[in-house]
Amino acid sequence: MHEFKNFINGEFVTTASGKTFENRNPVDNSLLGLVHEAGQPEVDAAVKAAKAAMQGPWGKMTQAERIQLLDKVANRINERFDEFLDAECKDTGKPHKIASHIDIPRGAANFKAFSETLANHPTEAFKLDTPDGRGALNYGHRTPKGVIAVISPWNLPLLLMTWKVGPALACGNTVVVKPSEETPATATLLGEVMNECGVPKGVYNVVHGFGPDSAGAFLTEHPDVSAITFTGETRTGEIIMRAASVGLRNISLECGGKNPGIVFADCDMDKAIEGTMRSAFVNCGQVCLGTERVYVERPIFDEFVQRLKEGVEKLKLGVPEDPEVDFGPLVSQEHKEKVLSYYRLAVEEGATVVTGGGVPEMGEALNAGAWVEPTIWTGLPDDARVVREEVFGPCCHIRPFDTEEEVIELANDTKYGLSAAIWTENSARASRVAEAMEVGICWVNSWFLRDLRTAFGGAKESGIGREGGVHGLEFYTELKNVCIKL
Ligand SMILES: NC(=O)C1=CN([C@@H]2O[C@H](COP(=O)(O)OP(=O)(O)OC[C@H]3O[C@@H](n4cnc5c(N)ncnc54)[C@H](O)[C@@H]3O)[C@@H](O)[C@H]2O)C=CC1
Ligand SMILES: O=C(O)/C=C/C=C(\O)C(=O)O
Repeated sequence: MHEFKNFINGEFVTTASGKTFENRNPVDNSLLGLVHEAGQPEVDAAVKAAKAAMQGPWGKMTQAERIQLLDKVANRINERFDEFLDAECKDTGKPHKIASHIDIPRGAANFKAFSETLANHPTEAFKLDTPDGRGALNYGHRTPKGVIAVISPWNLPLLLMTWKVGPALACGNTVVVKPSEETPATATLLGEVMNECGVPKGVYNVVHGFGPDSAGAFLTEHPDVSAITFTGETRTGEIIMRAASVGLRNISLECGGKNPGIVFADCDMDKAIEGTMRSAFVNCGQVCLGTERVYVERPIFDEFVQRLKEGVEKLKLGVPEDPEVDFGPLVSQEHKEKVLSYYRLAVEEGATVVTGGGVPEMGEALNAGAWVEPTIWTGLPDDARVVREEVFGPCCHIRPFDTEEEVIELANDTKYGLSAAIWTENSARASRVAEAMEVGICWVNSWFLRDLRTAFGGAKESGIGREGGVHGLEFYTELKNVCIKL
């Protein structure tokens, strides 16, 4: 039986309580292994190790030395690519075809991208005039914040965890990671890579467990944690924000979304269909940036619905290892129940089910897995819960619109504000509508096209703060102004 241990101060460790929980493969619900659940003693040990590492060789390294070491980590992930791929796909059920193009390459790239920003970022400086005529020189000096708690979700486990760990370490901090209880594997494997690359003990730590009354809460409430970065559900973000208020610790929260896709009649239809197929259904719809509300200009509405339906019905469902498969199961039985409850609710709320809406027949070997059908609805009122709440599954509702003003109002009529995708060949309209979107990220004629130097985060209830490029630098460092009287 495989065991997923905590990684504390460079060692893989079990726990004082001996408590474990099961990790299951969502493809067929088979048991993958047992995860050692960190209690307060293990979280204390991890934070203590992380704090001590700031005073050791890590704290004395130059920025260039740290960047070199993180480059080695990125290269080692690539050398062990197949192991990371296998671990990620077993934990999540996602197809190799997806994870080999998105999750694992980005997991490695996250250790390189920020280093370049850091190496090329100038220091702010101001010369101040003084009455004696000699002046004073002000300059900004950045120091690491200290121990950063990284709380990450299950949908893109390695990608989203390293998106935070990469910049945190590049800036000279140390980290304690609490990966999702659903997906412990790649964070654990990364511990091996850190040791292989010679990253000093205590710089990267992993504690496994749940949220409330478990590793997540123990970590975010720990007084020696200097800042907390989190990706996950908005309600969890609120709890973490409360924990962070004690001791005035900084937070970065990237939370849920109910993202609109807006398709104008002057779009390139092939691009709009291909993009919406990805934005609604890739990763089984479990992407916070995904499109769950699609607004299509009335003259092309019927054609769009028909073509998206045809695209969905061509998706190949199956096991991760099959290179032809583009669609896997949801992450867990629990999440399957949540998504299916929305499928039932959509019908109760009056939806027309264009395609899907149920559980696919996968055959005896796989039927116990967390499979659901990719689903399209039309005909729901704007106040339907399915149109307003984040489902986080492979589904979208499509609604016609008549004017630009109307669709801007519809798209913004949500408590969330993470992303939007606009499909039009009219560039003036594209920028006008993009600027009117109340979101953190707006794509035009694309989706999930990521430049890691750009700001990433959400507006409204989709989050607080921005990471990526220089924005990450703001979060992961303390900026001191030095004023020298000349
Ligand atoms: N990227 C995103 O925006 C994601 C959104 N979700 C949404 O959230 C829903 C629930 O999924 P969950 O995995 O349960 O999300 P969640 O927000 O509960 O979990 C995310 C992470 O936070 C941790 N956590 C939970 N409660 C905590 C607490 N009180 N203190 C500290 N850490 C805590 C979890 O253990 C996990 O590591 C999904 O159905 C989906 O709608 C889920 C995953 C990712
Ligand atoms: O590209 C990224 O950094 C992040 C992408 C996706 C999410 O944040 C998410 O699904 O949670």
